[in-house]
Order: sequence, then C-alpha cells, then structure tokens
Amino acid sequence: MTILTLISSNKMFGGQHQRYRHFSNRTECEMTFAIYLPPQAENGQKVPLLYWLSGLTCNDENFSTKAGAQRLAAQYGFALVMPDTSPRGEMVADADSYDLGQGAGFYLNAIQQPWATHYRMYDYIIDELPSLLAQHFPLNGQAAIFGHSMGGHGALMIGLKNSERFSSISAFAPIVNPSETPWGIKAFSAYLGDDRNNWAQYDSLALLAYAKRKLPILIDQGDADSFYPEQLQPQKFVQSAVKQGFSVEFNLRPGYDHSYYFIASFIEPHFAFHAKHFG
Ligand SMILES: N[C@@H](CCC(=O)N[C@@H](CSC=O)C(=O)NCC(=O)O)C(=O)O
Repeated sequence: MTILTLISSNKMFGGQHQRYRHFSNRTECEMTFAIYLPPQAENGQKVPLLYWLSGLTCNDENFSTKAGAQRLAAQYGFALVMPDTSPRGEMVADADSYDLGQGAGFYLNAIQQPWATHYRMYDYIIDELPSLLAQHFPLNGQAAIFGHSMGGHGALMIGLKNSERFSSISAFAPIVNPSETPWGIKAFSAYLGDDRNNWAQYDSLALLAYAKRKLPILIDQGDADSFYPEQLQPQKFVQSAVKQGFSVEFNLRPGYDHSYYFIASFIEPHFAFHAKHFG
C-alpha cells in the first residue's frame, strides 16, 4: 500500500480539502496532490471521482484556490483530485522557461534524456494515482476527467486513450493538437525526440480515430484568450470529433480570457455535464 503523508486538511463546504505527499514509483520522486472529499464521503458513502488536470506553471493549488470547484463537488457529491503538473525537486531536470520542465509535464511519458528518468506523468495519472486513491479513499469506481490548457490536452488525451475508465471528458481552452502548435512542438521535441510517430500517441486530434468508446466531450473557450488563435485552436478538434461521431458541446464564450476567472465563470456547467454522464 502506498504511504501517504497528510500535508494539510481543511473543512470546506461540509467536506474536507486535503493535500498529500507520497513517493511515486513512476516519477521516482515525491509527488503532491490535493483531494476534496464531499460531505457524502464522510458518512461512509462511496462517491464518483473527477480528475482535474491543470495547465502550465500550475501545481495542485491553482485550481484549489481559484476555480470555486469544491462548493460544486459538495453539492454534486463528487470527490475531486488535483494532481501536480510534473515531477519536481532538485534531482528532477528543469528548463529556464515556463513551458518546459517542472510545471510543464504535458501528462506524457518522456523517452528522451534528461527528461525520461522522472517525467512519467502519463503512467502516474493513469496507473499509480488511481490505484492509491482506490486504496485510501471512499470512491465508487465512476470517474470523469477535465482540465485546462495543457491540462485540457491531458484530459482529452488521457480520456481518449482510456475511454473505458471514464464516463465523460471536458476541457477549458485545451491544447488539442500539440504536434502542430508551438507549446506542444517545443515540449514533444524535448520529451519525445524528433520522430513524430511518437508524438501521435499523445495528440488528441490524432487519438480521436482510436478511442474504443466515443465519450461525450464538453469544451469551453474564451474568444478573448490570447492563446486561442495560435496555441489552442479547439475548433479543429471539435470538427474532427463531430465528423467521427463523437457528441461534442463547444461553447465559445465572448470576452473571456485564458485565466481562472474564465474557469470559475463556467465551472458549474462542467459539473452538471459530468453528473449527467455518471447517470
Ligand atoms: N506565465 C506564462 C503563462 C502561464 C499561464 O497562463 N498558465 C496558465 C495555463 S496555460 C496552459 O497550460 C495557468 O493556468 N496559470 C496559472 C494561474 O493560476 O493562472 C506567461 O508568462 O505567459
């Protein structure tokens, strides 16, 4: 059983917001995550789980402190897990820029050094974290995944590759085609090398064709987001997904930017969407 060290525990909306540290066998370093357990879980009830994946520069605290999600998690009776965005520590490779290295793990398994030793976020999110959560928390086995920007890429990519594990996927301003947009090209070149065949397995646009189940997808995008035209381009993904028979709801939100003010404004419909698909 994975040993978890409790960092903090705060009562919130009748449930508990907790932060934990543990040693990860996948990333080979100490990892921190946060979990919100709704009041229903305190009464011995097993609850569904929402995975939230954050964007560049984030750790577990950005979403915890800015999105206003715990109130909704309490209302809907969902646990909410908020992992970090990369391995971290003095022994972990890093870069001088905000979009590579620590805080920018892109939810993949790196195969190029110096990254390959610790940057195994894909395995961490899909194997190690679910297993330790099942060991320690009252979860009923239902799960959905959502995220923002780099974390929106993570949610779409992980959801499409593991469609039997989730009921639905949603994203705010996601990177949808990292093989063709600047943040993705920089990260994939460093973590995966120059062979683009290795990139496709982490590119949501490419993965649409291989999903075993066509999970329902919700995407929100602000039209005043400075990253929208070059880095994100979600319509490309939406058009392709619809053509391939996915049910996709896409909302272009006038005047909204890339920030957590945007996320906080539309977080509620994302909970309603996932609740509908948990059934
Ligand atoms: N600081 C950078 C931009 C970094 C940024 O905007 N990060 C976003 C996610 S972007 C895509 O993954 C974020 O969520 N930031 C954290 C927050 O709390 O707002 C720059 O200098 O441009």
